[in-house]
This record gives sequence, structure tokens and C-alpha cells, in this order.
Amino acid sequence: MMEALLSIKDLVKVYGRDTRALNGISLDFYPGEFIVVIGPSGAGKSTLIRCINRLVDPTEGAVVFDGQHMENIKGRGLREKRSKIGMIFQHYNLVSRTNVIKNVLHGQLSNTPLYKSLFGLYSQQDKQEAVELLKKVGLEDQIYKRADALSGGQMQRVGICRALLQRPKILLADEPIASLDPVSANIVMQQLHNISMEKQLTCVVNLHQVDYAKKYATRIVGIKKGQVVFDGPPANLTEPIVRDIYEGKETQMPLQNDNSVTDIFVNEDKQMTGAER
Ligand SMILES: Nc1ncnc2c1ncn2[C@@H]1O[C@H](COP(=O)(O)OP(=O)(O)OP(=O)(O)O)[C@@H](O)[C@H]1O
Repeated sequence: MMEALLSIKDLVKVYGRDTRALNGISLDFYPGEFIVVIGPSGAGKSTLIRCINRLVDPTEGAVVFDGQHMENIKGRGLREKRSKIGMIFQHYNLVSRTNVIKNVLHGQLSNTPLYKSLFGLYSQQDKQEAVELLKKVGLEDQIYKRADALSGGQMQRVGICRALLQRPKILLADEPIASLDPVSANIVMQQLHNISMEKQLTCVVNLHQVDYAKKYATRIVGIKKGQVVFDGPPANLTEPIVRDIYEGKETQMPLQNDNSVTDIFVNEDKQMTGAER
């Protein structure tokens, strides 16, 4: 049996006196898995991601990433581990007045000595790799554009390149397509999926939209009231299960027959499924 890259055991997070955002979560994530975490608003999805990279300190339980307990490490040890965790954000978190390639190179900051980063002295290898990544996501013509001149979808693709230049072992994405239109959202999800598969990364993506989860995930985790209520391949996520997870709350997207979403990448989808099987 392959060893888990990330192992979460009995994780509990209580905010303040009695907000139990996570109520005993145990999950093992393996290299090459594209995991989409779904669940209604307030279920604990963001808290789970934040406990992994320690933006939030868990109340109880263990998070073991790449052989290291994350709950207690501090300082340099934590920084080193974090440099192996690529983050992708809903609002992209780019430096808006800086150009695309520099934004991508920022991904290497944690691995670059301070004086070098201050003077923008990135290695030739980093620059080449940044350009390669930008080509991969179709942004080779935008390299010297300022980040704030890009569309939302383009900004998120820069965000993906920045996370990848860090050479992470895992990618964590908190609602990466929540601010995008369906066409841009599909491009972003498709590229995130393809690159993760190609590099055999583990990717954990929080999404509100069940149909995107079904379309791109290799594994779906459903969270409700801080607990895992579903864990399995997309094919096993039936409508009654979805209804139970959301319990009358909006899933934000229709479950089936949304052609605006599914038509766009039908061909790529077929190729992808073929390659995966
Ligand atoms: N910093 C905080 N302080 C206090 N309570 C918090 C904090 N962050 C989250 N919570 C609470 O913890 C619970 C889980 O929130 P979390 O943001 O993890 O859920 P979520 O599933 O990501 O929701 P959404 O999809 O709306 O972002 C909610 O009840 C929320 O109000």
C-alpha cells in the first residue's frame, strides 16, 4: 500500500467557546489524487485547508504531511514544510501592479535568499520554468502584462503557475473558481486537474459546485457540520447523497444537464477519462 502524503487524524477545531468547525475528521490523501471537498457553507471546508497549512491551529488531532506532524511545528520547520504546500486562493492574491512573470516568480520566494528576492535576482532556471508553466496554461503572450490587466480566469492561471513554481508536493485550493464565469472556471479546473495529474501532485480543492466536483475530481469528500459524510469516487456521489450533504441548502449549481458547463470540454473529458482508466 502506498504511503499517504497527508494523513489527517481525528481533527477537531473549535473557534472561540463552542463553534465546532471540525468535529473529528480523519482522511488520508495519496500522491496523484485530485480531491474535491464539497459541503454547504459553514461545513468546515476552509478550516480544514487552513489546519493543513497551519493558518489555523487545530484544537485536537493530528495532521501529518510528508512524514512530519504539522500541529506543533513552528518557525523554520513550519516554513520549510509550507514551502512544499502550494496555495491557490479565491481572490488570486496576485501583486496587482507587478507583471505576470514576477508574480509567478514570487512562488519561489520561500526558497530564495532575501537579498536575491529583494533585487529580483531569480535564477535562470526559475525564470525558464516560470515561462514554461505560463505556456502550459496558455499565457505566454501575457508574460509582461501587469497582473491587474488580466481577466479573472487568467489571474487564477497565474496563481496556479505561482503555486507550481514553488515545486510543491501538494496543492491546496480554497474556492478557486468561486469568482469566475463558467467558461473561465472550466479552463481553470481543467488545467489544475491536468497539471496535477501530469506532475502526480496531490490536489485538494474546496468547491461549492457539485457538478464541477463530479467532473474533475478523482475523489470527492463531502463535509457536513465538521464531519466527513461522504468519501469516494465521483460515480458514487448519487443525488440522494448530495441532497443529504446539502440538506435543502442550495448547491449553487444544477447537478445534471448543465450544458453550458459540460459541453465545453467534452472531447478533452473523453481523452482524460481514457487516460485515467
Ligand atoms: N476565524 C473564525 N472565528 C470564528 N469562527 C469561525 C472562524 N472561521 C470560521 N468560523 C466558523 O467555523 C465554521 C466553519 O467555517 P468554514 O469557513 O471552515 O466553513 P466553509 O465550509 O469553508 O464555509 P464557506 O463555504 O462558507 O466558506 C462556521 O460556523 C464559521 O462561522
